[in-house]
Amino acid sequence: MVTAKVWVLKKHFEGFPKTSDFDLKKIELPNLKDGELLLESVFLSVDPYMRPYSRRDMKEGDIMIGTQVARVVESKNPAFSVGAFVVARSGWRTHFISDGKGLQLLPSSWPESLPKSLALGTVGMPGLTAYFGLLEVCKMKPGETVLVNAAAGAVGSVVGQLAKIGGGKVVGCAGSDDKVAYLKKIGFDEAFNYKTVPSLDEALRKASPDGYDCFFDNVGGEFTSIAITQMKKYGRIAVCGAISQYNDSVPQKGNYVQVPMIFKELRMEGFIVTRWDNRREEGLKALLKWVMEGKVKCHEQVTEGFENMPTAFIGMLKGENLGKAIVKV
Ligand SMILES: NC(=O)C1=CN([C@@H]2O[C@H](COP(=O)(O)OP(=O)(O)OC[C@H]3O[C@@H](n4cnc5c(N)ncnc54)[C@H](OP(=O)(O)O)[C@@H]3O)[C@@H](O)[C@H]2O)C=CC1
Ligand SMILES: CCCCCCCCC/C=C/C=O
Repeated sequence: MVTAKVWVLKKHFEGFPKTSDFDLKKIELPNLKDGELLLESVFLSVDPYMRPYSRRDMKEGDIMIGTQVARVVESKNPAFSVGAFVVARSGWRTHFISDGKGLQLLPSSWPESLPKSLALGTVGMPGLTAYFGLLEVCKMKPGETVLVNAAAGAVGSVVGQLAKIGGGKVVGCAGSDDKVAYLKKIGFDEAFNYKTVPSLDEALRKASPDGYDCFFDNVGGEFTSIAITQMKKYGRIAVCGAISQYNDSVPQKGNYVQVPMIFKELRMEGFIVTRWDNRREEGLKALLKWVMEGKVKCHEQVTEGFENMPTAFIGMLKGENLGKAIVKV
């Protein structure tokens, strides 16, 4: 008999999540039936979407939603052998039983030298978000200037590096000087700390006096209201995330987007990465290749210990992560 530890949403978040909103519980797992397998989580992901999706998809008492890299420890399913690694969407659990549906085996070409946790970051959902957002929503072309915010995070850091591979100029904004130094190290042309610049409007203008062809928006809110005025004619805005708004109890009011959109003839499109699930293999293959060639660099903020899941999640929402926020069990 295996005992799994799980994190439960005790109370729906109000404003910024608190550790007291979560409960750690133990669950006895039954013996395996034919066709089932037992898995243990090795790395778990904490992501911004968990904040808005918890309100939309969960009720109090549910196990927190989320994705992990897990190892098969026992199998009565011929498609999964013991010792294999998969990406699963099984929530915040140390162990779980699956019938195999929805499990994604790590690509067979996954190099031994590459940390498997990258399957939750650069070579996983966040990397795919950057890839399809830039390729299909921004439709970036060589020579264009791309603006990305939350640039030192899981999605943003890949957006900037892919834009460089695609022959663009990249401007990144992030919330600390260390993050800005990292962006310059990984090839961003311009980067600044949006928390310390005297004027965001001026900093954006200085970084690209001619304006921006593409804006990969991870933040929303006031940042967007300011950045939209500096788009070039026919610019494209990929509305990827709105993390500056996820913890608001009262919706923010800001400048309205219609006037700059009309006069600059902009295209602004929201998207969710799962739109391209049918092209997942293509995206992962490209990302894995660029990582192995050293063209895309990865950084992870690893928190040790399953008991620290809520702290890691809250820390990521506060901006404590450089690169992908991961929990190692
Ligand atoms: N549409 C889709 O399919 C997907 C969308 N997303 C979205 O992409 C965005 C980035 O996700 P991800 O890369 O995983 O997360 P990150 O690794 O970038 O972590 C979140 C970062 O957001 C920044 N941040 C937090 N609060 C604020 C704020 N009030 N204003 C500005 N920045 C803030 C912090 O960086 P800093 O120190 O720079 O402030 C923090 O480190 C999120 O909005 C997320 O919801 C992610 C995956 C898929
Ligand atoms: C329970 C795991 C669901 C994983 C779905 C991933 C889609 C993320 C879309 C993100 C949107 C905004 O952050």
